[in-house]
Amino acid sequence: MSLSLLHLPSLQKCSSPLSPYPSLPPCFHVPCSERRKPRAIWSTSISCCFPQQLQQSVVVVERNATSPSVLLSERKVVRFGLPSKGRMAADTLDLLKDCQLLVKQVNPRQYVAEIPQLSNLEVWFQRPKDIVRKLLAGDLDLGIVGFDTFSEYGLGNEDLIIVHNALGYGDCRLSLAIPNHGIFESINSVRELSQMPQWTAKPLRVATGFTHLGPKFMKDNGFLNVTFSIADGALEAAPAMGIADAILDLVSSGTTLKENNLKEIEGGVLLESQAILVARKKSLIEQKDVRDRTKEILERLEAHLRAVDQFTVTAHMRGSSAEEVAGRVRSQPSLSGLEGPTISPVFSKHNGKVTPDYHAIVICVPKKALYKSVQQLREIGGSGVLVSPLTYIFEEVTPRWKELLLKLQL
Ligand SMILES: Nc1ncnc2c1ncn2[C@@H]1O[C@H](COP(=O)(O)OP(=O)(O)OP(=O)(O)O)[C@@H](O)[C@H]1O
Ligand SMILES: O=P(O)(O)OC[C@H]1O[C@H](OP(=O)(O)OP(=O)(O)O)[C@H](O)[C@@H]1O
Ligand SMILES: [Mg+2]
Repeated sequence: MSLSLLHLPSLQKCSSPLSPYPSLPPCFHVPCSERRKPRAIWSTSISCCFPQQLQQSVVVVERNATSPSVLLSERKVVRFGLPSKGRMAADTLDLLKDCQLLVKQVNPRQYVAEIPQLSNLEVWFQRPKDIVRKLLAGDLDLGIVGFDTFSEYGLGNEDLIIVHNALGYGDCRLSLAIPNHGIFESINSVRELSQMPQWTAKPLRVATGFTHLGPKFMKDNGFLNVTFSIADGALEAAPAMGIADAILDLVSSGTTLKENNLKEIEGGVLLESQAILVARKKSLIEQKDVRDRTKEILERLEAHLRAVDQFTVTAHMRGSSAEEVAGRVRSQPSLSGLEGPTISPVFSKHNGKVTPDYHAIVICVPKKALYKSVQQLREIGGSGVLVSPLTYIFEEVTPRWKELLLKLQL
C-alpha cells in the first residue's frame, strides 16, 4: 500500500471512524469538488490527515494499488526499479554492468538514473519492497528484487509476472528457527514444534517481518495458537530477549542463527530466494516499448548468465584433417564443448608449400572443469592453449522470452 502526499485547499472534519494510522488524528473528509486533481484520474480513499494547525494543506492519501498515479497511457517512458540500498543494490548494478548495461547515476543520493544503451527507459532506485508495491500500483514497469520480497509484498497478485527467476545472487531462504536449548533442545521438526503441549495453554510467539507469508505458513502447518511480533531487523535477538519463542527470517550462511543460539528445523523452510526480474503484466501487454526493453534486458541477462560459468578455450593441434582432429577431441569427456568443437585449418608454409599441418580448435568449457580440460587437450597433442572469459552465449531463441509471450498470450 503506498502513501502519497497531496496538497489540498481545505479540509472538513468528518464523522468517519478513527484514522487507521495510530499516530494520526481522526479522518478529515475532502469534498470531491475541492480535491485538486493530480496528473491523472485515479480512485483514492482519503484516510486521514495531519492536524490543520500543523500542516494545513497536506493530507495522507492511501492509493488503491491497482490505480497508477500517472496512467500508463499517459506515461510513455519505461520505468525500471532497482534496489536503492542494502545487499541487493551493488550486486544488481554489477550484474547489469557485466551485461554492458551500465547504470548512469549522477550521484548516489539521486534516485533516478539512465542506462544509455536502453532508450526511453528510466531507472528508479527504490527499496526492494517499494519496487514491488510500485509495480503493483503501476508506477514501475520492471524491477529487480529478491523472490522473498516479491512473494511477501506481491501478495500473489496476478498482475506481476516473473521474467527471469534466477539472476544468480541474493541467495537465501526464508526459514523458521527456534532456540537450540531449553524446552526446544529435542525439537527438530516443524511437526514436533506444533505438537508441543506448551501451545495449548499459551500461544507460540513468532517474531517476523514477513506478515503475509508467516501467518499463512504457520496456519498451513497446523499451528492453531500463534501470535506474531513484527520487527524489521535483528530478529535473531527476539528469543533471547524473551519477546518470541521462534523467528521467521531470512537465512543465508546460518551464522546469525548460530551466533544467537538458534537452529533451523526440518520442514521449516518457507521458500528459497534469489534475485529475480519482475514485470507488470499490464505494462507488457499494453506498451510495445516495455516489451522491447524487457526483451533486450532479458536476452542480455540470459546470454550472460549462460556464459558466466564458461571459458572459451582455443588450442592448436597437429592432424591430417579436421575430421581426424575432431575425433581426437571428442574422445575426451571434458572437451565436448557446447555443440562439439569448432575446428579450422591453420595454414603454414614449408619448403614453399602451404599446408594445413595444424588445426585450431575452439571449445567452451565450464570454469570448474578448466584444468581437467587443459590436461586432456595436452594429452591429445594440444599446444598454445589460450583461455578467455565469455560475456554472452546467445542462443537462437531466448527460452524465457518465449515462455513469457506464451503466458501473456502474445
Ligand atoms: N543474509 C542474506 N544473504 C543473502 N541475501 C539476503 C540476505 N538477507 C537478505 N537477502 C536478500 O536481499 C534482500 C534485501 O535484503 P536487505 O538486508 O538489503 O534489506 P532488508 O533487510 O529487506 O531491508 P532493510 O533495509 O530494512 O534492512 C532480501 O529481500 C533478500 O532477497
Ligand atoms: O545466515 P546469515 O548469512 O547470517 O544471514 C542472515 C541474516 O541476514 C539478514 O539480515 P541483515 O544482515 O540484512 O540485517 P537486518 O536484520 O538488519 O535486515 C537476515 O535478516 C538475517 O538476520
Ligand atoms: Mg536485511
